[in-house]
Amino acid sequence: MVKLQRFHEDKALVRQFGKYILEKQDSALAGNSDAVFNIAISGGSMNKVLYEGLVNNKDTFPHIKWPQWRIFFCDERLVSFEDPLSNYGQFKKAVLDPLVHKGDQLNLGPTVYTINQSLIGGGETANKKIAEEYASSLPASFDLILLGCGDDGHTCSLFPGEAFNYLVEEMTRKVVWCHNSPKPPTNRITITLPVIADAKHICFLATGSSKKNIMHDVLIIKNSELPSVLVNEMIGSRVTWFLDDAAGALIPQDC
Ligand SMILES: O=C(O)[C@H](O)[C@@H](O)[C@H](O)[C@H](O)COP(=O)(O)O
Repeated sequence: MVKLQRFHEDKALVRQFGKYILEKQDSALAGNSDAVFNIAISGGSMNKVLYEGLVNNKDTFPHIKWPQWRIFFCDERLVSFEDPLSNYGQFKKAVLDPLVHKGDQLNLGPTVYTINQSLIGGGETANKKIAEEYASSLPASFDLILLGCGDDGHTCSLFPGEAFNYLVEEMTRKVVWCHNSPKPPTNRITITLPVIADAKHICFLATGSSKKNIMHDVLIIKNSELPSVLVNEMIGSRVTWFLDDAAGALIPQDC
C-alpha cells in the first residue's frame, strides 16, 4: 500500500518534501563521506518544489551534502539544453544556478548526469544511442526517484495507451527512446519500469486542481492502464505520494 502525505498549504508541502529527501540522503550516506546519494528527478512542476524544499529552505539547505549527490533525469526531452523544454535546462535554471550563488561562499554542487547533447538531431540511430549511453551511466539502483504524474496518468515519459505499450512493456533496457510523445517534444528518452522497481524509495509529487481527476483514477479507481498506477502496484510499500488539497480534492480524507 502506498503512503499518502497531504497538505493544506504549499509551504508545509515543500518543507516536508525537503525533509523527506534529506532523510533519504542521510540513510544513503549514513555519515560516510565516500558514499554517494543516487537520485533521479522529473521535470515540470518538480523543479520549483526542489528549489523551495532544498535550496530556499533554512531547515534543509545546511544539511544537504551536495558533492555526494549523483543526479539523473527520469526522462529527458531530446532538445538542446538551451531549449526551454529541456529538463536539464529547467533544473539548471531553477536549482543549480541559485545553488552556486547562494550565500557568500561558492557552494560545491552535485554531479549531474545529462544526455549526450552532441547527438541531438541525429535521427533514429542517434536517438537510440542517446538512450543506450544514458542507460550505461545509471547506477545499479537508485536511492530515491522523484516522479511527477501528468493529467493523463503518465509518469517519466511512460504514457498510457496502446501506442505507448512499447515503453511500459520494456523489461530489459533501463532507458528507451520514446519516439511519439503526445506532449512536445515528440522525441524523448525515459527510464523504464524495471529501473523504478529497483529503487529504494519512490516519491510522487502532484499539485494543483488540474490533477484532481487523475488522482482519483490513480489512487481510488486504480486504473491499471495508467503508468503511475503500475508503479504503485509494483512497489507500493516503497511509494509515497505528496498531494496538495487541490490535487487531492476527490480523495477521501481517511484514505
Ligand atoms: O518531462 C516530463 O514530461 C516530466 O518529467 C513528466 O513526467 C512530469 O513529471 C509530468 O508531466 C508531471 O509534470 P507536472 O508536475 O509539471 O504536471
